[in-house]
Amino acid sequence: MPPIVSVDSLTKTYGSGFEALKSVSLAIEEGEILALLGPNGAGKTTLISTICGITVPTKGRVTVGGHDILEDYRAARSLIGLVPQEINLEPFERVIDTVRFSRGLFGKAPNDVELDRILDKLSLTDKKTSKIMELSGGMKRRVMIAKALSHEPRILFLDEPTAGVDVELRRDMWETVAELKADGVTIILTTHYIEEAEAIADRVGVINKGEILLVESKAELMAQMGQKELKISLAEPTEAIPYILAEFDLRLSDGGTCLIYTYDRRAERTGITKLLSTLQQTPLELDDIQTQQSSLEDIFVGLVKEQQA
Ligand SMILES: Nc1ncnc2c1ncn2[C@@H]1O[C@H](COP(=O)(O)OP(=O)(O)OP(=O)(O)O)[C@@H](O)[C@H]1O
Repeated sequence: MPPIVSVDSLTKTYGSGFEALKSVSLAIEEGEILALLGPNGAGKTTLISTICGITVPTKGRVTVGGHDILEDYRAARSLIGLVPQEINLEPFERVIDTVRFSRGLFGKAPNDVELDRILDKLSLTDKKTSKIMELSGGMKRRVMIAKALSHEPRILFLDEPTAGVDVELRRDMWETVAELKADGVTIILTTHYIEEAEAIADRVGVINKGEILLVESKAELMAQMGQKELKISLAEPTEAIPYILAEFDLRLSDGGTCLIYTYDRRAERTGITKLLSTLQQTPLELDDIQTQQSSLEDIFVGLVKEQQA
């Protein structure tokens, strides 16, 4: 199946001369949840705005459902729901009215049955006729999603859906996103919370300084995270790893004073017991042992650092 969103060599240089996107290419598959992870100013919002046709690219092309976002804007945009970072609701308006209004903007015929379904999905049924000013922050965020879904788009963009939100509301939002995915909606969200990407994404894209550094399935990243290291400090430095230890995945570091053993933490047998008992048969004397785990955070920080170097 062709990707539902295809971004090809997208460059955005703002009027100030600042290059916010540098030849970004990305294919988004129908039905997936893609998290775009990046620090402040990485270009996440610029990327989303360009895909949604709000920001005009300097170079490159975006198609949504096969429609060019510039040449065939209406067809492309009708497939997209966008929840911006800032909540911009009218305090005196009622929930149902603002959602109806959003649907109308897309030229869709009124359909309160569909809107009721959306409100129900977002646990807003009992707030249907409430004024926006009477809602909590979390409810307002859900109204923003209801508005974005009102014209029945196939793709939903969420720009920092949980920025500044407490842990409980964040989990609520994750559940909502999972339910929307189950409904068949393709979801692209931006975040700088690594745990958010870990919790809900099928794929994670890391973006920094206008460049996509990596797009990988979460399972693949988790497999990398599954690697754990055992750091064995030696009392005396050694020049080489004794032959008897050849069967273990070991490397020497810190000028020969440290042996690093890499193993899969999910494996039934990590081999640590055997390694330590084999170690006793060598002249090496053990001083200290530590374990450390590579996390998505390490991978992310490592990538961003590498780019800065
Ligand atoms: N209209 C504009 N004119 C000039 N520069 C801009 C404009 N909009 C954004 N930028 C710059 O482009 C860069 C990327 O901004 P963008 O908002 O896309 O980042 P972001 O990854 O979404 O950041 P955040 O996580 O802080 O929202 C920033 O350096 C920003 O200052």
